[in-house]
Amino acid sequence: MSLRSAPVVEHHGIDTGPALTTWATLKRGVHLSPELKKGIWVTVVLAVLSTLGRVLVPFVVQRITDDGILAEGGPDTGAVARYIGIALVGVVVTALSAYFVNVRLFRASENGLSTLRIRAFRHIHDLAMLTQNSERRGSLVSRVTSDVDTISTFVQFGGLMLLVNIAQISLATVLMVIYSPVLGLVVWLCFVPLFIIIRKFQGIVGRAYTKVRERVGDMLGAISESVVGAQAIRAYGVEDRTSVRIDAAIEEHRKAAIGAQARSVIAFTSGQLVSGLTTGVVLVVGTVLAARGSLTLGELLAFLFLVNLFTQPVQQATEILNEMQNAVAGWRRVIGIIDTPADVADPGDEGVELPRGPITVQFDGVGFAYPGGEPVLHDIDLTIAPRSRVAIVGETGSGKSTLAKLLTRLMDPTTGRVLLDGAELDGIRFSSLRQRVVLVPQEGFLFDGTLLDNLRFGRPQATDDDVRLTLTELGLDAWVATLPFGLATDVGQRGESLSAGERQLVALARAYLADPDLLVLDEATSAVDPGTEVRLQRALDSLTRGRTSIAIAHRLSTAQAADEVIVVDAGRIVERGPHRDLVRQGGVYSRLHESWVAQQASV
Ligand SMILES: Nc1ncnc2c1ncn2[C@@H]1O[C@H](COP(=O)(O)OP(=O)(O)OP(=O)(O)O)[C@@H](O)[C@H]1O
Repeated sequence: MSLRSAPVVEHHGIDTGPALTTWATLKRGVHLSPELKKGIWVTVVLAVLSTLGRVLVPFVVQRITDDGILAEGGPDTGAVARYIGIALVGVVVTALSAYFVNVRLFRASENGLSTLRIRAFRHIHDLAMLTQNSERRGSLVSRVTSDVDTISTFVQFGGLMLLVNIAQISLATVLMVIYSPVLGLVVWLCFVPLFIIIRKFQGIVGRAYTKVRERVGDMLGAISESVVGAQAIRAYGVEDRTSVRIDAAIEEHRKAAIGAQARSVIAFTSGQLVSGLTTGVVLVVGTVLAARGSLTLGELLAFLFLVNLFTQPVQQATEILNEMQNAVAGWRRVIGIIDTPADVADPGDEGVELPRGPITVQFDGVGFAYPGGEPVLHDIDLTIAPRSRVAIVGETGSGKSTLAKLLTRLMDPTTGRVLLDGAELDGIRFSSLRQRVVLVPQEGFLFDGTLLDNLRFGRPQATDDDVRLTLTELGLDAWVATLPFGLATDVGQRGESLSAGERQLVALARAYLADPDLLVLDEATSAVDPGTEVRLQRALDSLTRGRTSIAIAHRLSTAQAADEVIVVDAGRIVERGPHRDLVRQGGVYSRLHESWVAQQASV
């Protein structure tokens, strides 16, 4: 088994989103994207200006009717023209303000959400491998992509519109009361039930959208797993089973999305219904008031415009509040990532820098259990002298890879300490640790690019000559010469254009270029052709010379060549010593040795 990260107990790891209230989520969200707040007051002023233009219309209509058309002594065209002029200016100011409001909002939201994406993405990288597994990765991607998108829709249109709408509702209320307190009261009485419904529905809609966001994550998780594992799926002919899983995830998402939409439509439709009814009631009561002479025709007309000015933002607000719940659900998930503590924290500047030179390794009462699982390592006490070549062997599942993960600080031990040159591992600065300790995993990850680019991952500042020298010293120059374009050969995605053995050669050369003082090697189990095997052995020899090296050995030759063999069984060190002594002892190692020999004989 390689240094894998799955399967991890499902409930460990990333938060599904903190249990923050809507308001707290919005506050935290804005705090995480400070660009959303930048210059907001200018935007608010412009937004109010754009609303004022709208409020001007009922006023102008009333004045044109009462002072212009119905003026004492016949229609007053001068007054009409004057008011039309005012309306025109109002319309132009409104349009210009609305334009600037939109541009500013787009800019602020795109800037703010890019910051949020980058922050969340960086944090995903900082999360220990324990928090991730292949399925959860898809869901993580959904958090930095589609969850952030839902926030952007709300931030671009909703957030500010909500403020503007509240301002418009307040302004319309004041004007209505000025024109006719009775009618103003009628309008508010009609709307009270709607406000109660909206408030109640906020929680329901919020929960429904949270479910949608989770389903989107599940769906992307299932899809990404099947894309990454496409080869294995085809090889085992399990396309049907995979499709069933994806179909089920899509179906779950469909149901959740329809459920959420249906609930939000209820709130919106209630708004429309109440608006229509209110206009009707105002018309009836207003006509009675006008007939009694307590309201002019112009005032009634203006009032009807004001009702519209009141109902329209209320309706829009119900829609925006739904959108807000959707955004809050997304925000919670992104905040969930950011708030997930990195299991393995970099001590940063507080940490120590390891001096150069071969490293002494020490395990001091180390125990480890994967989250939610039984302990897999028990009380490991071990000292490895500098410059020694150690091979760790043991049955599959005995805990070898776990030891290597602890040694390279991919995880921290549950109990005990790991020390390098006497310094506790968790007190060593990451930059120093990653420079001094290099892990060569079973399947070295190759990036899409040339062989040269991939080798340079070991030491980014290495020159072409450094890389060539490395290849010569490892005896790999002849192999590179056989490649179609030598060092410029493209390795393909994940190195698919190279064979498994060749990928191992690249991983070794990369480690050599990095020039570590402690090398941790998770030997590949895959068999390679004899030619590559010889190359691998030679390269390994040069790579481990003069440094402390710990290899998780799957090959007899590696164990034979080691200064010392450490045998792990069920999470404990049961034997240690040179290969020859252990074979003679007749314990766990000698049985393992017998099976290796038998295996070799059968090949
Ligand atoms: N990410 C993980 N989550 C939960 N349990 C794990 C995880 N990785 C390993 N384990 C468990 O820890 C134990 C030790 O695993 P480890 O990978 O260290 O064994 P190993 O000796 O390296 O095996 P192999 O030779 O097959 O690579 C096993 O029982 C395994 O099931």
